[in-house]
Amino acid sequence: FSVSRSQTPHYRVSTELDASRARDKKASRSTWAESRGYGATAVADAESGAAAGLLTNEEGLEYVRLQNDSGDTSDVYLFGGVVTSYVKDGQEYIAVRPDAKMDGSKPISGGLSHCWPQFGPGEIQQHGFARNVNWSVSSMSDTSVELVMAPSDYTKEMWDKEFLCTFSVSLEDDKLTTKMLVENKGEESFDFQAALHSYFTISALDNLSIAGSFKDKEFLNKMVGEGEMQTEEREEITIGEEYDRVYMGENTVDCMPLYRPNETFSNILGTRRGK
Ligand SMILES: O=P(O)(O)OC[C@H]1O[C@@H](O)[C@H](O)[C@@H](O)[C@@H]1O
Repeated sequence: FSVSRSQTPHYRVSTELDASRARDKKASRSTWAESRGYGATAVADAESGAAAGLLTNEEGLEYVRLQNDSGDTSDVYLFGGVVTSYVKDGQEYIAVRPDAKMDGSKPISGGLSHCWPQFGPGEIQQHGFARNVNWSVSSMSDTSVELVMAPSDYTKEMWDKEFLCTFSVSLEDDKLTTKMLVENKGEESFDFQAALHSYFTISALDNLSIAGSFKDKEFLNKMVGEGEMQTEEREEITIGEEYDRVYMGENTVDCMPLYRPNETFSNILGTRRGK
């Protein structure tokens, strides 16, 4: 790991924390930074008010907050390597389910979470394992972070391949860019699927339509029985009832019900089965 002076990570302790908790957190952050070669000075004093850098949520999970000169921000959790927030001009674009566990006890449900090395259903668990493990920070600045995930005993038990995944998130002036690089570090070729299971905020379902080459495409409708293959007749998808579908073909889209922050779960998800 390396970090240049201009890439110095900072952190901010929330004002609700009392002084002793703040001291404990700073000590733990220093240990984390030093163990990764950032050096003790990499951890900004809590008083500095620095917004970007490595932070810890109230439940102990680490995340990197990016911030640009306009004040736009994005949060990227190391657990699962998941982007949980992108705020531009004060507007949040990414949603996290209200019932998501943010303490590492289960994968974060929401954000731009990884489905890797498979979407599923398939040979290994649904959505793969990338969202179940801690990614490592390989480099970071105020506006970008690069995370890596390498095989472990846990991943090898499910999928015994030599790989290195690099996920980069970059907060630009007008957009947030993510890139996933998968390297084969072994001798044998392997197949994989990669997707970001993306949850976006919307103003209302009535305002939403999903454009793409959907007409005549086959899709798995998970709301019918155990799942039924059907054919789409529309050019554009609108959602007037609960949807849980996987479209096949070039324009593969997994349509999840979406909700607004602050609206109750049941308002939008209705009678979502099993949830
Ligand atoms: O694991 P998460 O983020 O809660 O997502 C679960 C959803 O993932 C989708 O891919 C499935 O089609 C849904 O059936 C399922 O509910």
